[in-house]
Amino acid sequence: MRTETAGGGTVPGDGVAAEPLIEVDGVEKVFSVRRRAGRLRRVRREVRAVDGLTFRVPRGEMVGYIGPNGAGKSTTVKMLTGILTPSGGRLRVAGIDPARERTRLARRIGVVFGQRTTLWWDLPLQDSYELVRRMYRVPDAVYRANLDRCVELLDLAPLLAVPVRQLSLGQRMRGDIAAALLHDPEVLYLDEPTIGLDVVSKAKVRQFLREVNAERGTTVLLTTHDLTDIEQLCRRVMVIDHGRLVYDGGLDGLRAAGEGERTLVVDLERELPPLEVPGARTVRVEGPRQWLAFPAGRSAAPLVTAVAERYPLVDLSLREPDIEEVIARLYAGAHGPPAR
Ligand SMILES: Nc1ncnc2c1ncn2[C@@H]1O[C@H](COP(=O)(O)OP(=O)(O)OP(=O)(O)O)[C@@H](O)[C@H]1O
Repeated sequence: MRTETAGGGTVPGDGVAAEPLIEVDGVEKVFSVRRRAGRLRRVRREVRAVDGLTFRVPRGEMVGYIGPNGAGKSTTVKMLTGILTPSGGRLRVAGIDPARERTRLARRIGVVFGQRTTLWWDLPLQDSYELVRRMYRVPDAVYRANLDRCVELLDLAPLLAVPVRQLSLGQRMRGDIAAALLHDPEVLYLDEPTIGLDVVSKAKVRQFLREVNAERGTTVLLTTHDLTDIEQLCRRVMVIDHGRLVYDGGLDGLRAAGEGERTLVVDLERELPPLEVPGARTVRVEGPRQWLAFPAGRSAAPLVTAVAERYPLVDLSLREPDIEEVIARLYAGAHGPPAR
C-alpha cells in the first residue's frame, strides 16, 4: 500500500515542518476481556485495540483520524489524554507523558466528545464556563478574550443564560467546543464534533475550527465518520484499522491508496463506439459523451493528449473519485502490514 510520510507541514502560513507536539512511537493497548464459554466457565481473551501505532503531529496541524467502528480511535485519544495507560510504546503530548502527568497535561489540552457533554447539565452555559475558568485557573484577561471570541464566532450570546439541558444538540456542541478552548489549549482532540448536526450548524462548527487553527495555531486531532469534515478541515489524514495505521498522508494520496479511479468525461463531435485509449477504460457512453476511468494516482495529461490526437474532442472535464467509496475500499483491504 502506498503511504506518504507523516506531517504534511500544515502549520498555517509558513509551510515549515514544526516541532512535533504529539509523538506516538510503537504504542500498544491490549485489553483483557472475560467472555462466557458455557454456563459457568469464563475464558480470558486479549483484545489488541491499538497495535504498534507510530505517528507525529507537528504544532499547528489539523489532522483527521479516521477508521471503521472498533478500529482503535477512541483508545488512541484516551491514551493521548492520559485516561488510559498504554500497554507498550512511548507517548508524548507537548513533551508530557499523558498517563504519568495527566493533571499537568489537562491544562495544555482540550477535549470535545460529540456524544456526551462536559458541561454541567443543570447550569446555564455561562456558569459552566465560570467553573471551567476556576478549574483551570484561567487568568481573567485570557478568559474574557477567549470567551468573547467564542461567543462571537459560535453565536453563543443568546444561549449563555440557558441551562445546558435545554440546549439543542447543535447549540450544546457549540457550547462544548467553547468550553474546551477557554483555557487556551495547545492541542484540541475532537471526537465526532459534527455528529447529528444540521448542515448549517456543521458549517458553523467547521468555520470556527478553521479560524481557531489559523488564529491561535491550535493543533487539532479530529476523529469523525463524516468525511466532509476531513475534506473541509484537514490536509492530512491518518486511517487506522484493527489498531494499525494503514494510511498517513494527504487526501489526494488517500484516493490513490484506496485504488480509487478518476474519470475523464469527454464530449465528442458525434456519437462514437466506446473509445480505446491506453491506460483507461471507457465505462459509460451516452450519445456524444463518454466516461473514461483511470487510476487516481496517475496524471490525466497523457490521457487527454491521447484522446485529443485520436478523436474529435469538443470538451472535457475531470471527476475525482468519491472519497467515501475510496475509504470503504481501503478499510476492506487494510489488513496487511502497518504503514510506517
Ligand atoms: N475498556 C475496554 N475493554 C475491553 N475492550 C475495549 C475497551 N475499550 C475498547 N475496547 C475494544 O478495543 C477495540 C477498539 O475500540 P475503540 O473504542 O478504540 O474503537 P473506535 O475506533 O473508537 O470505534 P468507534 O468508531 O466505534 O467509536 C474494540 O474492539 C473495542 O471493543
